[in-house]
Amino acid sequence: MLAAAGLSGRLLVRGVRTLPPYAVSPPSLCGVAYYRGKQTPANSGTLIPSRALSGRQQATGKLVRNGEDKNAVICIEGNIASGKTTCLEYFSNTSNIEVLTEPVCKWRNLRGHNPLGLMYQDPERWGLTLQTYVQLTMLDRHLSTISAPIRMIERSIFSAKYIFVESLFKSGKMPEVDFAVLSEWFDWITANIFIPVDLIVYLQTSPQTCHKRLKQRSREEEKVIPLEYLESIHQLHEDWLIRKSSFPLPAPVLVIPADHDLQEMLHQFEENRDKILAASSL
Ligand SMILES: Nc1ncnc2c1ncn2[C@@H]1O[C@H](COP(=O)(O)OP(=O)(O)O)[C@@H](O)[C@H]1O
Ligand SMILES: O=c1ccn([C@H]2C[C@H](O)[C@@H](COP(=O)(O)O)O2)c(=O)[nH]1
Repeated sequence: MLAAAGLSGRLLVRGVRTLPPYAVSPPSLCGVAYYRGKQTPANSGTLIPSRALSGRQQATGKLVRNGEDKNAVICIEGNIASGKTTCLEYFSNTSNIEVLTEPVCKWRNLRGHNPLGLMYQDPERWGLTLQTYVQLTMLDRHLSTISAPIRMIERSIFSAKYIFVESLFKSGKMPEVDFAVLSEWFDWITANIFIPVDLIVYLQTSPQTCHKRLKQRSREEEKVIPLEYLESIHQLHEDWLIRKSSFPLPAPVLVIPADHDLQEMLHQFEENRDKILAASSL
């Protein structure tokens, strides 16, 4: 199954629909990581069975990337258009940090199909399709080979499940059987593959701020998003990362209020630099 999903050769397991005009986006920035302004290919590494690894999450018996457990992993979480990409861009010039943006361009152009656009047009039909692909591409973000000691990822395989799959299901837009399939996949992945996270940075915004920024960004697929959707995504983030009442946290959470204007946000990122980089010494 994993081979079919595009990870073949990397796991050493010992243990035609008419598309809307915006259907295909340029794949220009897909599959790349940024390391001090340079682009490096983000390849999946080799997975081997773990020995007894210390700290972080329990890894014994899980597949681990060859030589992994050395990188510190920081995930930038937040609502849609909260400023995550802007944050990653800011830190992309820092030596030692390799940033991996969310592979949205892949979600907009999968062999000429646009699973993101399809999902927004008809979530009941295409939610499973999109989220299956999101899960695969986010797993790749966690496992890809990087050269820097710190990996900074936009979102995570965890928020894909705990926020977006959960939202589709809870709102009645995902059939129970689709939710069950995605949940089985997620449970298998997290039970069998070591996915370390050292710090979550939560860019906390009001849904109204995101709505404003979303409209300003004007991504074609997202024009159908109402404020109510951003409110529900906000509540799911708050339950997970602030109230800690919904799903397990893979790492401690650093909250950065992010309703401020751009200049103030850049200042906030700088102010929090040491706390963020401290993840590498955990
Ligand atoms: N602090 C800010 N104030 C105003 N606009 C912002 C701010 N941060 C980001 N933006 C703009 O808002 C939009 C969404 O930001 P982006 O970083 O792409 O968010 P995300 O990656 O979370 O979706 C972009 O058009 C970006 O230029
Ligand atoms: O699991 C996921 C993750 C993201 N999405 C959607 C939400 C947005 O429309 C885009 C990502 O945008 P950001 O601007 O980076 O927040 O993808 C999803 O549906 N499912």
